[in-house]
Amino acid sequence: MKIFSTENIRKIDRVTIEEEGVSSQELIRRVAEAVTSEIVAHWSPSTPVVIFAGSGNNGADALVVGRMLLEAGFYPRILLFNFHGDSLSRDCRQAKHDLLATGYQGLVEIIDRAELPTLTPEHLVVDGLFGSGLREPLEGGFMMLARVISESGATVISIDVPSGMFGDWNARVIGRNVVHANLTIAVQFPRLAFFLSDNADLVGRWKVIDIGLSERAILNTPTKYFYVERDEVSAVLKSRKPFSSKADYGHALLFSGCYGMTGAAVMAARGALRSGVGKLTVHSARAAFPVLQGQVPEALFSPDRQDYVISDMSARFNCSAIGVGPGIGTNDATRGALETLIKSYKRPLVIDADALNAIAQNQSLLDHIAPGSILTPHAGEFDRIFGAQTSAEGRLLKAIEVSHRYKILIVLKGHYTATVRPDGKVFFNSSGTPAMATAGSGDVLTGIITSLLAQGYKPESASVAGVYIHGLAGEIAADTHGEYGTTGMDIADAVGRAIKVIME
Ligand SMILES: NC(=O)C1=CN([C@@H]2O[C@H](COP(=O)(O)OP(=O)(O)OC[C@H]3O[C@@H](n4cnc5c(N)ncnc54)[C@H](OP(=O)(O)O)[C@@H]3O)[C@@H](O)[C@H]2O)[C@H](O)CC1
Ligand SMILES: [K+]
Repeated sequence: MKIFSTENIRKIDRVTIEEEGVSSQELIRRVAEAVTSEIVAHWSPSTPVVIFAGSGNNGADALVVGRMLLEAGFYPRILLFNFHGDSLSRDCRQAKHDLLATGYQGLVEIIDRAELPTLTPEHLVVDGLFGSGLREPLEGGFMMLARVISESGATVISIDVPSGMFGDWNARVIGRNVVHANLTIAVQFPRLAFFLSDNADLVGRWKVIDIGLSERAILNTPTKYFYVERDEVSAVLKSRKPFSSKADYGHALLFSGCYGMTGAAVMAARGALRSGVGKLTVHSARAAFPVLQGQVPEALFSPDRQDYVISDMSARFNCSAIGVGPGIGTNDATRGALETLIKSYKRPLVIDADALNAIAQNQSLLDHIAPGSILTPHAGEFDRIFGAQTSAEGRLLKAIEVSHRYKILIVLKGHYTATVRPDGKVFFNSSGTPAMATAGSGDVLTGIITSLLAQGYKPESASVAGVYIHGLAGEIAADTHGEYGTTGMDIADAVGRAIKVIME
């Protein structure tokens, strides 16, 4: 699914109204209907509801919600901000007119001074103050109102975006001055801001409502941001050919594990095998031999000269992709071997965990990484390489910059893992569960991406599809083992089932 900028949403909105003959009032009605259904489905008419309506079309949405709630037997209190008595947009004016035409007596129109109702945790607030028309961060009375709403303990449903938050970038916004929603109901598209952890407390849970904006305009409007769902991944994954052998599905090589961290190699190997690679070799410290051969008998074992660490990454066989990092440790000999690998290997590598930490200690290696390589850092690993970031927004912008500069893909792991490509495109992942916040989970991802790369998938699709598969495997594992009980190995073992579900 495309994630559009606020500016492009306005354009798509305009095309829909001008070319498809749908009126803006009809679009507002569709928004209001979806918001009202949500309320009617979860709250009873006796709930004390307070609706805050601004002077633009976000306010128009809110006023129509008010009218529809009245029809459903609720009796909401509605506050409309209409400074000087003449600031309403055309559609907001119409919505006010239609509301008053029902005989409703509860409208409080705020023309100069605001008398705000007392809000309690029992209240349900509908926040229709500001949507995509927000010009500046909130100040003065609106800033105070946002704080009052957020601090009241009331349940808040925000229409389109939480008021005071921009849909795109929010570096200038202070979270405390934004309405904190429990649920944000976005019009037609999710917003970039929803995917950045900085805004998690503002957006709350979110849903998208389809109001039928022009499909042609959606298709023809370019964007750099995407939300990856199952359909997009199933379109990428190829079915296996009937007359094929393991030779058709690549040979992956993992440099992984050392004494004390052999499990990382096991999980990466399991992830690779469960995602369809034809052949897998794991090069690891000699001491890893019994564990790897016992736990992953399908993989070939390539022993290092050293017993406890990897000291040599020159073994290449005829491998079609290499993944490096899980459980390799930070030993000097291993770091030296990694430097040689990075400087000599001309095809895309998958680089994770301690391999990322080694790059953090020798940043000149970034100039040598083969174009198309995939780095899979979590926020801490990313910051160690590219500098400390104070916000998720800053980190994403930095990732976009360095991905372009070094021609590498960055899989920034988090709640919505973001895959950033050198062309500036960013893919936010939709699958996953907090159950995956467990040791070994990242090793499995490295295995999956390396496996897909070895099978001939381009780095762009291996990374995005790999992240989705990994998240879905986590969900499947958590179905059985629960949020607390899911282990890295459970995730690895669910990878095959995840791919099956995607391809069905
Ligand atoms: N996406 C769609 O296709 C549809 C969206 N809908 C809804 O419409 C809003 C956007 O409506 P719009 O009228 O463009 O803008 P807003 O309602 O968000 O706000 C505009 C008013 O707010 C004033 N404003 C802006 N910033 C500030 C500020 N920092 N402090 C005080 N006041 C501010 C602004 O004042 P101006 O001086 O700039 O005029 C306006 O009065 C969208 O979010 C959806 O909810 C439709 O319902 C259907 C189609
Ligand atoms: K809003």
